[in-house]
Amino acid sequence: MAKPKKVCVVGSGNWGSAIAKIIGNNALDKPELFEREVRMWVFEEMVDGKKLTEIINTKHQNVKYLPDIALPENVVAIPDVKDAAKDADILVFVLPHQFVRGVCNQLKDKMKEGTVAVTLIKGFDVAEGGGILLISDVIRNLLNIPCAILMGANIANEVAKENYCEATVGCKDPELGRLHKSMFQTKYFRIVVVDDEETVEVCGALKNIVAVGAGFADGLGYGDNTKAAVIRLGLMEMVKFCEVFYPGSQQSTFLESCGVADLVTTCYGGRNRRVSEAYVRTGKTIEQLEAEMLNGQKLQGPPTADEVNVMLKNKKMEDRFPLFTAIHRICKGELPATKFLDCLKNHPEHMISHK
Ligand SMILES: NC(=O)c1ccc[n+]([C@@H]2O[C@H](COP(=O)([O-])OP(=O)(O)OC[C@H]3O[C@@H](n4cnc5c(N)ncnc54)[C@H](O)[C@@H]3O)[C@@H](O)[C@H]2O)c1
Ligand SMILES: O=P(O)(O)OC[C@H](O)CO
Repeated sequence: MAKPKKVCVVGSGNWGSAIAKIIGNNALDKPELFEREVRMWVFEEMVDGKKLTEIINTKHQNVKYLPDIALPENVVAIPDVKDAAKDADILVFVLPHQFVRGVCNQLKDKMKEGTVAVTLIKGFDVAEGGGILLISDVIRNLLNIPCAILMGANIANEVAKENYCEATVGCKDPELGRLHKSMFQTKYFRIVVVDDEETVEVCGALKNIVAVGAGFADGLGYGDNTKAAVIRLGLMEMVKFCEVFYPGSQQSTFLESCGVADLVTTCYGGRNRRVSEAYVRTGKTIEQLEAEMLNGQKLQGPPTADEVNVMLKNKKMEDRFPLFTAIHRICKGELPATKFLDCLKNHPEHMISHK
């Protein structure tokens, strides 16, 4: 029988802490599969004069990023990522996408034979030459280990309260897919494993751009019908993006939690939506609002819109993705938010007479 796996959660923000709670409890419930101690790498900072790692290890709560939620005592916060990941069998990457390359560089050549990863990170990396890379590819390339993906309609605070929801694991290897399912699944967090890894990940990244558009529609004072149009046109562009850049992508994946469900929850309940609404209403910059409204949490939508736009511009394909392009230009202040509706009205989807 295989030895129980040592798990390290790389990240401890809002979602990182919520997923550490799930994995910690599963490690307690399944000692035959997982080692009791689950390490969680914490980007160290001072909170009320104390180190966040010390607060987490004594209070068993991440008071800054997931307050009022008890973490199991076997989740141990560690400030050095190399110490946290040492000897790990499974690395669960869950940090804002802008930091993943720096963190992986610290772990390069340090992983033992047989280590595997799962990424919960929504976003892209910019490739040399102006394309985009999947975050799972950054992890695979830098650490030379396999990497599966978990995405879904998972607002962290709701998952942490144990409200029922679903998630999708993208994993081509069936045996690893089963292992990941047993690490993540609980009575209230239900997992479906599919082999369409790329679509699962691309959906998770792109829905954050659409959520920014939903926030603009709210900020402009339009109602739910307009938001539904943003969601529909956003979904059409997500599907087209996969067809063009990730051929082989399966339509059925869009019907999993990582697709339509995540799009809906983010466009109603997410941080990207909330800050983007405030951007239209206040005229402050996104960076200013992120700092004022999120207490250290990070937005993924505006930087993802930027990363996607670099590629679309390079390939002269901005006009094929007008919603993504307009959202990016509004974030950058290149287009007034009031022009957002023109983008919806003139969307190429409406120019086709019959399908
Ligand atoms: N929060 C959610 O509801 C949710 C749900 C599903 C997926 N996600 C995705 O999970 C990923 C992580 O999100 P989150 O909510 O856990 O993070 P978060 O938005 O709470 O981000 C804050 C985290 O970033 C860390 N950080 C700050 N500066 C850093 C640096 N220079 N280097 C490394 N880390 C630094 C902070 O210490 C903190 O742990 C994102 O890609 C997000 O899209 C989030
Ligand atoms: O709060 P957001 O906008 O980063 O979205 C959170 C999650 O991705 C929802 O699944």
